[in-house]
Amino acid sequence: MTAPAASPAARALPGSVEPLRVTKGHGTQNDFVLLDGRTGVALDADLVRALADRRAGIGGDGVIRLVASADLPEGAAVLAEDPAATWFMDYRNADGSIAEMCGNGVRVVAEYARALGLWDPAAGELVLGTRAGVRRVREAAGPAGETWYAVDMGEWRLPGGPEAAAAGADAQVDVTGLTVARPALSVDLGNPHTVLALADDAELAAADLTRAPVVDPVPPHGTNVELVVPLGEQRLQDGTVVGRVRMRVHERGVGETRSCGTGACAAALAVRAWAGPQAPDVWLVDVPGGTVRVATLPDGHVELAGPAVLVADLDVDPAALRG
Ligand SMILES: N[C@@H](CCC[C@H](N)C(=O)O)C(=O)O
Repeated sequence: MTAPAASPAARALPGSVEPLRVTKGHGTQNDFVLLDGRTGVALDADLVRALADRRAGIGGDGVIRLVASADLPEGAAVLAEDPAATWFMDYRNADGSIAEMCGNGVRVVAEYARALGLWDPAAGELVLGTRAGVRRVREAAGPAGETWYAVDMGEWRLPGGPEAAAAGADAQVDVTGLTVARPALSVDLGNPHTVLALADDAELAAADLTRAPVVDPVPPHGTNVELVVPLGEQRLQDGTVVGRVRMRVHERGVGETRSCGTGACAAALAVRAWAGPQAPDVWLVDVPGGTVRVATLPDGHVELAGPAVLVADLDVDPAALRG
């Protein structure tokens, strides 16, 4: 990984004093506006909301600044955890709020760091700081041999403890469009998730996620809510038996998105907990924007793998954006 250094100057737009160079990318259609922190760009909630605006801005579920860990107060903790974590994913939700982690975002940042010449997968893992701690990314093959990235998402936790694991639930979630509130399981991936199982695709389609699901008890810092339909087990061509889950998600600070990486991990972990000790260790999670792979690792960590795509580099006129 290349060490942080001064950035190249951005090109000027006609009539604009300081153009802002951004990149648009997505992971299974969970989309982000990416900024190169070497330009010295500062993020505030207004700028995040303006960039994420799908009509007056660039549009995205989140805004991510790739910044030197040494330049952020939160960077000290990740550098103490691993001095190789010289780069940090400064992630913000579309509403301007700060979130601890973004699984799809980590993969898209890996592709961005690679495009900027800051990371060469042949030289080893990308060691990335996040507000949930250090995350390690490696290049991995997708189902058709395409380039995917696999992220060690670290330790996960059921905040409700063994009682919740045994009961399969520690909360109730009321979703508009569904007739009754459902039992749900809280799962912590560095950021909070609440997972509820639905009977079938018809129920999944009936859920109206234009309104935030009502979670009881209300988690202290809010939560992301995953609606899942367990699809059973499947034998892949190589003989591996995997579990399969279909999921929709309502993200804290965003609304319904077409994918959520930490949410896919939470969904797979919840379904695995409900299925019992014979459940597979590898899960394919189908989301509206594609499919990601979730695997529990022997060291108690969970791994998320999936694609990452950069679609455009853009020069934004900050005056027009704020206007
Ligand atoms: N889309 C992300 C999660 C982003 C943060 C989330 N909305 C939160 O507030 O916790 C992912 O891919 O994990």
